[in-house]
Amino acid sequence: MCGILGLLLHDPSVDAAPEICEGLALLQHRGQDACGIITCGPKGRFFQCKANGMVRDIFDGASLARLVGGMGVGHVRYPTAGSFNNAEAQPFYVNSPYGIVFAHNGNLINTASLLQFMDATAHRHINTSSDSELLLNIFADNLQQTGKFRINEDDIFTAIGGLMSQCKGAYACVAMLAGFGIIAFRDPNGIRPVGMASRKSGNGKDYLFASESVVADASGFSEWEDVRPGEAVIITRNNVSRRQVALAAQFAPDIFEYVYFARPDSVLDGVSVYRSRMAMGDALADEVQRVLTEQNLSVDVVIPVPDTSRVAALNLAQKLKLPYREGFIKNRYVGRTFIMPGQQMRKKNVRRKLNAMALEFSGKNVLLVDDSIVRGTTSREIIQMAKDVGAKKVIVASCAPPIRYSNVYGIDMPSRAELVAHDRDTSEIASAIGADLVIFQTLPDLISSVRQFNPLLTTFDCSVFTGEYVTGGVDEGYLQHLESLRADNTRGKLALSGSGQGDMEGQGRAESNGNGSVGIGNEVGPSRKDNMRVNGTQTNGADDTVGLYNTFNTA
Ligand SMILES: O=P(O)(O)OC[C@H]1O[C@H](OP(=O)(O)OP(=O)(O)O)[C@H](O)[C@@H]1O
Ligand SMILES: NC(=O)CC[C@H](N)C(=O)O
Ligand SMILES: [Mg+2]
Repeated sequence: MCGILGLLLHDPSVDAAPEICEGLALLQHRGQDACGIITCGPKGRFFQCKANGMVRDIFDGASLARLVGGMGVGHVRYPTAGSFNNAEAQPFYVNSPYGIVFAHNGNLINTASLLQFMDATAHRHINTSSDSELLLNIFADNLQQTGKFRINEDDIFTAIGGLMSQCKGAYACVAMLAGFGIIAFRDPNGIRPVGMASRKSGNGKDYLFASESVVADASGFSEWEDVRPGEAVIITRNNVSRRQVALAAQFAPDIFEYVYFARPDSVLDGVSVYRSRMAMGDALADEVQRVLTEQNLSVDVVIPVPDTSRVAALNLAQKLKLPYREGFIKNRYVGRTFIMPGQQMRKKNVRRKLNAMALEFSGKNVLLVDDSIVRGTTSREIIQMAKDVGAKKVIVASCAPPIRYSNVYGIDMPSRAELVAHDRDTSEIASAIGADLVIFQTLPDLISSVRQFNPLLTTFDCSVFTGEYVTGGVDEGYLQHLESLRADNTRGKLALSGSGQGDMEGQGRAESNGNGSVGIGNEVGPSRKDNMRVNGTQTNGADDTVGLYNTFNTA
């Protein structure tokens, strides 16, 4: 679940990078592994800074000062394809045609056939295991098909329409064409979010694309509007054009954005995330009441699992007229644990992040409220912590139903075996996490918690709860293949440096031979390397595609 951002300033002499950096910091909750910015300056030159790390680690005054130009694209990454290799940090760049920069949130599900197409038909070299680099090249290939020296908006819409008919899966994207403008588009099912906003500037306007509206609020942009499913928006210094470029499909935004991913102060597809979480708490209260009565149990106190569940837990406590206590204190310097790579790291960080106050637990029947129970990493640890400080009974309530199926659209839950609810009923889940009782929200209640704020949203992607995939094309064979590639202990997923082997779809491409010759399987093709002037921090050989401060000469 990455964060994407595009900014075009009316005054091209003002640099966009500092504001893009501020915006990326506001999207940090969507990806903590890597981040990057590419700007476009005079003569259509691109300037880039990207690497593994959080926004605050990668950008400072000096690095931002090198990012020249009044428009740019930014990205925060949470890997869901390929590896954690530096070389897969985004945005991506490709020089032909026209010079394109690209940032993607989501996941493609037909990468195997797209790679085949790249090799056999388009003759384009994909240098990493990232599906986003592949998507960029599909875009580039479609632009190439225009065969034009200079393109216009019509050509770009046609190219994105072509991409949408070729690519399956989830993709919200922001792109930039050298010296031309910024572009956003969203897959035909609108699974991942992206919206746009504007701000008056001199005698014109500045324009923003972002994954979430919180970026617009914080930067003084207004008139937030979601990019519609299957729509593309092109913004140049003179014009804003929007067009539906895909055939109509079922609009199905991912409901997990409301449960966990998005910031509560964002509004996605017309629904306040905050209000939807309040409604989740209200609905869950009824279910909790029902189960407690059925089991003849009582609760002394409601305790949220910081951070995300707080909003829902407070509503639940109010509705049940129970005391609400912040029994777990969160270390503000530890990030989100669910989106950290690797089970060991996640587990260690739950303990680092949360501390139980004996005062609030000792001798009580506590109801812990979390937004979701996925691998059960958080629940296992905090239940133990609650018991260690003297809780009598620990009951856990989850705002989301049991998560039993893989996510294939940009959340890193590819392996069913890692999910604590997979193949377990509610009482088995309770014993797996050490709880006295677990209570789940029902799916209809979750859906109505979101939908009541925008009845036009008739469907959501609920595949992690139901195993039904709105794009089609996800069968048992595909899921098993994905599991073999991306389970927690696989080679590709764990590659932290080096060549980023561990193919995206395990076929269609040779591994890196490291000899620097042109052709299949090179980590850095000479053409790309020759076009790059590296100013500042140099990277090692394997990661040459991602120097911290690279300047691409496109003129
Ligand atoms: O069952 P699990 O695999 O542990 O995943 C679910 C937990 O992870 C998330 O918290 P996280 O710490 O990532 O973020 P938060 O601080 O926003 O709640 C989520 O809010 C749950 O607490
Ligand atoms: N979470 C995401 O949106 C990830 C985007 C892309 N699939 C990657 O792994 O980089
Ligand atoms: Mg949490």
